[in-house]
Amino acid sequence: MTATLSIQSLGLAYDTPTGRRTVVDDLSLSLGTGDIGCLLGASGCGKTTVLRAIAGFEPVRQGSIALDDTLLSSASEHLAPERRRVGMMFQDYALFPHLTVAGNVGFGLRRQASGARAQRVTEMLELVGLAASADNYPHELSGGQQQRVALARALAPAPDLLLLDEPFSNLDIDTRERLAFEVRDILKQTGHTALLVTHNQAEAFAIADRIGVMHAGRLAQWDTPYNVHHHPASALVAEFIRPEGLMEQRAQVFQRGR
Ligand SMILES: Nc1ncnc2c1ncn2[C@@H]1O[C@H](COP(=O)(O)OP(=O)(O)OP(=O)(O)O)[C@@H](O)[C@H]1O
Repeated sequence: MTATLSIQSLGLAYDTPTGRRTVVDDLSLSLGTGDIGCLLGASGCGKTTVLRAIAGFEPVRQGSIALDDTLLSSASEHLAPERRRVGMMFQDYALFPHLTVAGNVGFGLRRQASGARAQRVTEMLELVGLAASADNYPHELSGGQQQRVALARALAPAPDLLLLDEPFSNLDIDTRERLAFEVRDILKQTGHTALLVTHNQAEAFAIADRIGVMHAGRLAQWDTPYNVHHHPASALVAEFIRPEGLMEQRAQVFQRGR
């Protein structure tokens, strides 16, 4: 149902016309069962590439990725994406416009008997507070509601790990902060292990049990939000987690109520 993620000395690279380009180097982290981790870093530092490798869409050049005792990827092994029990949620919702909300949530459950599927869809829509919108189409919902449908869809097959790539970045500032807290509550309720990618510090601190600060393909620190904030591992992390910027963002978040 949910698992521990272990990444050891991960190396990822793209083959380009001018040769192989390493974009993630010697990255190690462990995320406990039911914990929410967040990779934070500037654009281009390799966050999305890490998520894609965990999902099985990028080959691993060095090191390994495992969920509990199951090896997902290494330089010599590659479990097919559909066999990984990893759910994904992206910034652009990616809902099917021609399917109702219920149809979207049930999409990944097509192999289940219709009764069980309908029950799971109802459960998931209740979880995200959208039971009343089951028969609506995506375009009839707000951006925040659409993202909650996307979350329900990602959680419906009960993945061992949920990956979220900038899930709030298309939303206005009020909605994104509220939704960050809501998503945290939902994930804590279901006990899912989740890894989120963002470049927004307030979001990272609102949602995560563990924060990883990435810089140029490397993990500069992987620690609790408290330690990243109070005990940055290097000048680079301290500079990135600027207290003024962060406090300002957090003040806004807390004003809106946690
Ligand atoms: N298919 C690709 N081929 C070659 N290089 C790529 C490819 N995809 C990404 N890159 C490069 O790899 C590096 C890491 O990209 P990645 O998308 O992982 O960064 P990111 O931290 O998620 O950035 P952003 O926050 O902008 O999404 C970037 O320099 C990017 O240009």
